[in-house]
Amino acid sequence: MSEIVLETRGITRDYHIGGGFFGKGRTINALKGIDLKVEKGKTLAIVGESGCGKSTLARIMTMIDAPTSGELLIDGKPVEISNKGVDSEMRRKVQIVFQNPYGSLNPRQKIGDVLMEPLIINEKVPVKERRERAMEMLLKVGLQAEHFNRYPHMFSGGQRQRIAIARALMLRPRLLVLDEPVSALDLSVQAQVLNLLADLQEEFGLTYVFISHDLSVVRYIADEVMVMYFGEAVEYGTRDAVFTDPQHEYTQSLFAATPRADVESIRKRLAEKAA
Ligand SMILES: Nc1ncnc2c1ncn2[C@@H]1O[C@H](COP(=O)(O)OP(=O)(O)OP(=O)(O)O)[C@@H](O)[C@H]1O
Repeated sequence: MSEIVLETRGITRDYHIGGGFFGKGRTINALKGIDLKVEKGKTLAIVGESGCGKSTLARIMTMIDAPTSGELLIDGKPVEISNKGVDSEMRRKVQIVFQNPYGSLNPRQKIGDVLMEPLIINEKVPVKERRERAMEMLLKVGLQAEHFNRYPHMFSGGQRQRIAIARALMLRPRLLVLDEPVSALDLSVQAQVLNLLADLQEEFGLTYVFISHDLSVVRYIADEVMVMYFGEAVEYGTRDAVFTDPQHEYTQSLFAATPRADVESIRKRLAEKAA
């Protein structure tokens, strides 16, 4: 029987902008009813251009932000946000890796400490075990024992992304949200990090939500694909179905490697239709 790790039911997120005390302002419907399910050990790729709502959805999945309406379920359990925030057990099940790990690594913190930190904050793990688990994870992501006492600036972009992945895995999550994790890397390094992600998924039975604008990466890594467009899922299905027989005009233009100008004109026409 399939095990659903992540599910969203009719998630919406509105942002109210502008408008002072008496002003009316404006509402942006950043997400308009997103339904999705991801099975254990599978990868859902979310594709779409800037502003379509990918990051908003990532923030909701990682419980950094709350939806305006709809429900998020992790391992079949609805996520509840109380006055104290989200239950810590629930929160640790989902971890995120960003495009630019350098921004989230403290330049004065040695890599060993970066990896041990989640264990100090979230678990009362004895020092010896903390070190062992951090060292083990360092090796798992393809780095070496001598890297334990080095600082972030001493690593390449690809190595830093390995460190960010290792840190995300320290609390043994069920789900990783990978937000453009290889977009800032050189092509050859991209392939190495994607292979690492595939190996870790296999070894730990991890479930991935992989946000990307790069279709060749998506074709390589995804089991299922969702294409987002102005806050809506306009396409959602298996990778092969979406790539070989896209249904929505926007996806068709995106996948057909249509010249950018044509994609723009289709985009404009659809926006006019929606208005
Ligand atoms: N905090 C906010 N306040 C107001 N509007 C917001 C806020 N965050 C996002 N938006 C708007 O919501 C929409 C979706 O934004 P979001 O950042 O989720 O898109 P995205 O697809 O992730 O884009 P990018 O790839 O550029 O990050 C956009 O119109 C954006 O301007």
